[in-house]
Amino acid sequence: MIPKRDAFLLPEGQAYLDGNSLGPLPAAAPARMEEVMRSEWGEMAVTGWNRAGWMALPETLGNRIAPLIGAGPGEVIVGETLSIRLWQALAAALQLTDRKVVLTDSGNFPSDLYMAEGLLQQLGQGHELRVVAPEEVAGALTEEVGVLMLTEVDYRIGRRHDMAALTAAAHDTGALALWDLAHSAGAVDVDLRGCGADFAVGCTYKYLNGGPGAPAFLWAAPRHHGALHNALPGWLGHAAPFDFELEHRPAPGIRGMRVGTPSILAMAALDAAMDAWEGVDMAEIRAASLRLSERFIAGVEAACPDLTLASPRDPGQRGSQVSFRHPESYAICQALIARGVVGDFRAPDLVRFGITPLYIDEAEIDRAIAALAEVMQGRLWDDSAYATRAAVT
Ligand SMILES: Cc1ncc(COP(=O)(O)O)c(C=O)c1O
Ligand SMILES: Nc1c(O)cccc1C(=O)C[C@H](N)C(=O)O
Repeated sequence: MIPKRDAFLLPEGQAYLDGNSLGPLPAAAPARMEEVMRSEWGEMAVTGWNRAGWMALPETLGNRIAPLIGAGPGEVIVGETLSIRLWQALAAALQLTDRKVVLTDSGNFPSDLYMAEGLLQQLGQGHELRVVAPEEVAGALTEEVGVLMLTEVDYRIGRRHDMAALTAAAHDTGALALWDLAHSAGAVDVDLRGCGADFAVGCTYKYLNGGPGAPAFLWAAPRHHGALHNALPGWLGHAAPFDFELEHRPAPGIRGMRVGTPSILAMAALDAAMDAWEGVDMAEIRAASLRLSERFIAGVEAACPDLTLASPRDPGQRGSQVSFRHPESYAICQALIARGVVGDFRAPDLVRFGITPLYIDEAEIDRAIAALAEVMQGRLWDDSAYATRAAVT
C-alpha cells in the first residue's frame, strides 16, 4: 500500500469508495484552517494578502498540482469552479482557430456541455457543439473541427479516452485539444506535456481531496502563453491589478487567466491536501489502482452475478473507478452505505466505486465485495427504507 492512509481522517467504521465524488478530509486540513483563520485572518487581517502570501496562492497551488498531471511550473492556475474554468479554456482555444465546430462526446459531464453551448451561443458566430458517441470521436475529427473538448475519464462508467492518440489525431486535422481532468487528476498518470495537449481543466475536490467546493485548475500549454485569451478578464488577471487601470491589460502567462479574489480558506484546505501528495509517484498510484480494481471486479463478479460490469473490462481503458449496472442501483447503494461501504449512484442504473490507493487498500476492497454479496444475495435492496432518493445523489 502507498503509505499515506494516516494523512487522512477517514469516516469512522467505513470503507470509503467515493473519493471520485468527494475526497476525504486530509488530517492536516483542520489545523491548517485553524491556523490560517487565527494567525493569518485573525492576526493579520487585510495585511494577510501580502504577509501570508495569499495573493500568490493560485500560482503556488498550481505548481503543487502540476507534477501530478505532467505539467511544468508556471503552467497551472488554481481558482474559480471547474465549470467556469471550462468556459475560459474553451473560449481561449476558440480564439486560436477560425473553425466553428467544437467536438465532444455524449459521455461528457453535462455541465461541460451546458457551458460550451452557453459560450457558443454567446459568441453568436455560427459555432456548433457536435456531440458524438465516445467510440466515434476519432472518426468525427473532420477538418471542420476547431476544438476537441473531452473529459478524459467518463464520470459514470470510468471509460478512459486515449489522450495521447486523440490529441495527436486532433492536431493532425488542425484542431486543438482541451481536456477535462476532473476524474483524472490524482487518479491516473496524466502527461499533459507528453501528450502535446493544448488546454486542460480539472477540479480538486475528488481525487486531490481539496474539500467540498474546492477550487478548480486550468492549464495551458506553454506554447499558448504568449497569446492567452481570457474571456472572463477579471481584475486579478490584469498585469497590474492595483494600478486600477480602466482597460484590461492581461498579466503574462497563466496568471492572465485569473479572474477574481481567490477563496483563501478553501485554498488553505487544498494546500493541506496537497501535502499528502508529496513524494507520491502517479505511476505507483496507477499500478495500485489497477491492482485494486481488478481484485474488486473479480470479487464482485464471482459473488454477485446479477450485477453487470459497466466499466471497460480492459484496464487500459479504465480510469480509477468501477461501475456496475442494476435496475435497483439506488437502493443497493443505500443498503451498502447502511453497512458502512460508501459508493454512489448515477442515474439511471449505475452504482459507482472510486478506487483511491492513497488511502484504501485490499481490506476495504474485500469489505466492499462482502457487503455487496450480502446485499445482492439477500435482496436487501427490497427494504423500502432504501428506496427514497435524496436530492443529491
Ligand atoms: C467532468 C466534470 N466536469 C465538470 C464538473 C462540474 O464541476 P463544478 O461543479 O466544480 O463546476 C464535474 C463535477 O461536478 C465533472 O465531473
Ligand atoms: N460536484 C458535486 C457536487 O457539488 C455535489 C455532489 C456531487 C458532485 C460531483 O462531483 C458530481 C461529479 N462530478 C460526478 O462525477 O458525478
